Amino acid sequence: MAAAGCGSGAGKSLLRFMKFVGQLKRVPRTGWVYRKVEKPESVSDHMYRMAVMAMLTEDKKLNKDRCIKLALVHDMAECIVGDIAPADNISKEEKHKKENEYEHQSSAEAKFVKELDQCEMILQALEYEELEKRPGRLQDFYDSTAGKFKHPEIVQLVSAIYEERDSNIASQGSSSQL
Ligand SMILES: Nc1nc2c(ncn2[C@H]2C[C@H](O)[C@@H](COP(=O)(O)O)O2)c(=O)[nH]1
Ligand SMILES: [Mn+2]
Repeated sequence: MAAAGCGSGAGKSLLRFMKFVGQLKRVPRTGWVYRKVEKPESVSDHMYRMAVMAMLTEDKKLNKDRCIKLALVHDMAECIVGDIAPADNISKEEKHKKENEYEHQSSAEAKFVKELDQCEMILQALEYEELEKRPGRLQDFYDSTAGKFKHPEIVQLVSAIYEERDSNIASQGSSSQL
C-alpha cells in the first residue's frame, strides 16, 4: 500500500480501486435474490468465506497463497458484469468471457477454488434453510452441484453439510407428523 501522502496520483488510483472493490459489498448474490431469501449475502461475503476456507487447506500440493488470492478475486468482475446466475440464461461462453481467467480452470488451485465456490454456496444454502426454518427449500443448489466435489478436504466438508441438512429435513418430517 502506498504510504499516505506520497504521489497523489497513486493515492487517487488506489482510492478509485478501493471504491470499485467496495461495490462488491453492495452486490447481493443473485441466486438468493431470485429465491427471495431475506437479507441475501453480498458477493464479497461469499468471497470472504471462500478465502477463509482456502486458508485452512492442508493440501501441500496446492499453492495456498494463490488459492486465497483466487478466492478473493474470482467474482470481482461482478461489480461490472453483475452476479450472473443460471436462471439468467447467459451461456457459459458468455459468462466466462465476462469473468475470464479463473473460469478456464487451468491450474490445480483454480480447480480447488472452483470447488470451494460451490461448497461455500451449498453451505450458505444450508444456513438460509436453518435461518428460515425451512429445511429442503433450496434443493436446486444441491442438485446443480451434486457429484462436482473431488478434492478430499472439500468432500469431507460437503459430507458434513449434507449430514446436517438431511438431519434437519428428517427432523422436520418427524415433527410435522406430531
Ligand atoms: N438458484 C440457483 N442459483 C445458483 C445456482 N448455482 C449458482 N447460482 C447462483 C449463485 C450466484 O448468485 C450466481 C453465480 O454464482 P458464481 O459463484 O458462479 O458466480 O448464481 C443454482 O444451482 N441455483
Ligand atoms: Mn463465486
